[in-house]
Amino acid sequence: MASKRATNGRKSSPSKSPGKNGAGVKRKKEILGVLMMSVALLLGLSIFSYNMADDSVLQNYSFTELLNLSQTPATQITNWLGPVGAVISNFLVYSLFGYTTIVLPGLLLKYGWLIFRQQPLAQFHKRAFYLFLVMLTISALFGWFNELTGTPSHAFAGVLGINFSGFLIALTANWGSGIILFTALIAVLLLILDGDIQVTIDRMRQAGERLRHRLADWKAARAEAAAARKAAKAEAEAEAEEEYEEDDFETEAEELSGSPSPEKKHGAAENANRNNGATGRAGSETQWPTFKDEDELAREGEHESLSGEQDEWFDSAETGETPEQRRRRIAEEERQELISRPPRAIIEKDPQHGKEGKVSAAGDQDEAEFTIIRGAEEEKASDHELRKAREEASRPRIRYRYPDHSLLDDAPPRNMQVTDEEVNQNKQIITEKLQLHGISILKIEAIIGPTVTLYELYPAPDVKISKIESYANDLKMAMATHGLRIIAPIPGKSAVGIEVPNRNRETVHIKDLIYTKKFSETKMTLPVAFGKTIENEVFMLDLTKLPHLLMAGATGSGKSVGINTIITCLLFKVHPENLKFVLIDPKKIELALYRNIQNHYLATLPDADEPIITDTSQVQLVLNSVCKEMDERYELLKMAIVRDIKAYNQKFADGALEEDLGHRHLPYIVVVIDELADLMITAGKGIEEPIARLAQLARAVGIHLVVATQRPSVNVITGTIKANFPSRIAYRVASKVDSRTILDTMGADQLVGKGDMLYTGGAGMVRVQNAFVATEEVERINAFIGAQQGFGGPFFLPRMDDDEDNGGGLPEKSERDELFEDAARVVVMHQQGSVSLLQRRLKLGYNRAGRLIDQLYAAGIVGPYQGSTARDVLIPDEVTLEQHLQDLDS
Ligand SMILES: Nc1ncnc2c1ncn2[C@@H]1O[C@H](COP(=O)(O)OP(=O)(O)OP(=O)(O)O)[C@@H](O)[C@H]1O
Repeated sequence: MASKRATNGRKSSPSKSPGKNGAGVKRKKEILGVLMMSVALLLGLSIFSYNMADDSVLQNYSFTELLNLSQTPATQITNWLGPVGAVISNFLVYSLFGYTTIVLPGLLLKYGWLIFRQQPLAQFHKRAFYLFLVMLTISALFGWFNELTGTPSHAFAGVLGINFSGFLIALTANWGSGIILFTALIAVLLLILDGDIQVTIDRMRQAGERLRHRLADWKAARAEAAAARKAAKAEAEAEAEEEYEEDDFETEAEELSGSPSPEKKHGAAENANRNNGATGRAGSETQWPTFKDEDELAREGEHESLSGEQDEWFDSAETGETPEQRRRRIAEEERQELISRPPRAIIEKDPQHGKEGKVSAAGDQDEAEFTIIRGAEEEKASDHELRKAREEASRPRIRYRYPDHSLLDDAPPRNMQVTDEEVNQNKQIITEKLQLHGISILKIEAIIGPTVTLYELYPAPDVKISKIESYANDLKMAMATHGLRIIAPIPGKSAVGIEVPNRNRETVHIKDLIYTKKFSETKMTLPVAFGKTIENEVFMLDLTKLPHLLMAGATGSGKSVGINTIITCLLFKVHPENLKFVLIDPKKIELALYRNIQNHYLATLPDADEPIITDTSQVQLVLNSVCKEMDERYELLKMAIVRDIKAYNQKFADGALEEDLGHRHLPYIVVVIDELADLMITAGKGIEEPIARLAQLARAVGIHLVVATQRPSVNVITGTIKANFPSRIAYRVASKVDSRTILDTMGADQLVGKGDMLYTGGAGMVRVQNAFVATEEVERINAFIGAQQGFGGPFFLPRMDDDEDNGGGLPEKSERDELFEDAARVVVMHQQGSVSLLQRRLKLGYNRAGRLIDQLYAAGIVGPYQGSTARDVLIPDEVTLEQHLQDLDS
């Protein structure tokens, strides 16, 4: 049987590099790397210890003389590397660019390191070039200074630096050349910092912004502290004044009543006590009596009323009005305030201050307390922040630029789509209807989302929630709107939720999700920002955690846009080295746009005509091939003794796994099926089985499924499929039955379409407005990626041999692998039909061992494929095997 396994697209495939040869090249590279680093170190040392005095010694003596010269101070070479070092540094420092020539050994060191670590060199070329320019401009600047001051110093500028600056000065005079050199230096340094001058400008702007904010914060804090000090001082003064006034008033009151105030009397008594000394008893006789007679009480009343008027009198003295006038003025002000206050104070949530920005306004005494909540906008992020948080490929084989914000359309400014009037009206209808049935509601909270507004009703303690639910239809009629959904009770709350579609819906644009801090800073492996929740929060999930997704919705409900949202999010966040899509599109047009990125992100069968699978007859083959990829990955994980793809890739990146044994970097694979119904009808079990197998097992090896259908009926979403897809999205469906098929409950039939969706991850449900990504945006992103270098072809899934499906025959003896019989003996001896066993025992690569197992299967020596467990061995012992092999040949 000829080799049919695919190797294209898997650059690390071992089949092309027989063990020793591969190891030889690797060793040679390591030796070359070490050599380069040592030379760099020597050059660096000679430059570092360069001494101009050595130059004159070199000029006076020939090199052989130097070696035999007696070492007097006048003839002594001070370079750390002796005469050789002096000659080298004389050339590098004096004749070239002065001390800045140190850049050259630096570059040599870096290249040596890259070669030693077997990493691609191309990535470093640009930076090396910039560093070279830095060296040139700095040495020319030294030359320029030297020319200006007339004291040439070759140690700093070198002959070339001085000549270059001299040439520039001759062309543009002193100032012109100075400006040119300084500008060139700044530009090159900026380029080195970020490799992209725009990024540097962004970064500087952000730094400026941060500085400005800090300054403003500091100023505000200072002003606040000053105000607090002032207020404290004013308070202290006011207190002192009050005490003084009280004293004055008490004197006045005393004069009026003809007797001292209690405190004064008490003070007097104390004084008397102190004065009387030992004659305490006499003192005690003068103490204030405990009980007061009626006259005294009357006088105290007078005192209080005087004291109340006293404040007014002081205020009125300031404003120049009588106490009566002042009282009237205050009453009028309060009345005006009441009249002009809006019935419901509504403030939009302030993004600076957390998620809850609600303001409640109390209604009339007998009305329920009413609060309107508008979700705050998520904090925005820039391209730069998105770039910073991306996990780059550990050993990228291609140069790649991620798509940026210019490829996405700006969302129009967010104006208030839902007015307070609309919310108040709806609330009025709901409360009136419930009041008619004698249901009293204590509190209502209206949370305004992009598509619907959720009214959370908190009924009085004696009202049963089921009672409200029973009036659901009444409410629907009263609201006269389609898409009203009642949640009774809201999980975790003693409230009933009523979702009412907004008159004007808000489109959630994908740019508003991707360029948020939440998305850009996420540490999720395959993050997907689906859309926004009712609270205006970005609804984001990690595809690796789902781990597979089932999407259903009637035609036109937004499934294809939903799939584009998923793919777009991943394209903005994950490097093509780490992610591949298998796109299955029986509708033939929905996913065609992604053809452009086939060399970057698509995975397909090696001999497929099209990178996107549209032919239903091919789908089964592709899914089986993905299953085979899954099994191969399990073998690799087993060999590497790791549990999941993340640990495996890490181990591979650390160089702990031999490529010669078939180990390779494993990208995540996302299989997208846009329309399952057609496939299930044409292929039934043939499709259901691989889907179910992948859904059950593929998570750990980084394969995830996204399956969509517009026909959520039980013969499409079968029990087997449903059981293996706990994460499901329902867009608007035609009937309650369809809703139950996808969500196990009603609700999806009440959605309003155009991306309005319900997500369930097994427990609970979230209503989300799916983000909108226009076809033009998808086109732009694909064109941008497609124009880049790429991998030279799609990632190839393992080829499915025809005979693998139909149990085809064993190739002729001459066509069999020469190790066929050895392999047979190994598996029979160990009674274990596994690829990794052959790899270990026969020192083979993965592909060859895999082919051998296929041939052993065709020869009836091992049993069929059993997923992650080894194949059964059908021959019990070696004697029987020898007989079997003879029979095969005859
Ligand atoms: N998230 C969304 N925001 C705004 N409009 C949307 C959204 N999703 C879909 N739409 C609108 O609905 C239309 C139909 O969407 P889409 O093509 O995704 O539906 P579908 O469910 O894939 O339909 P079909 O199954 O027939 O292909 C889109 O052209 C768009 O105008």
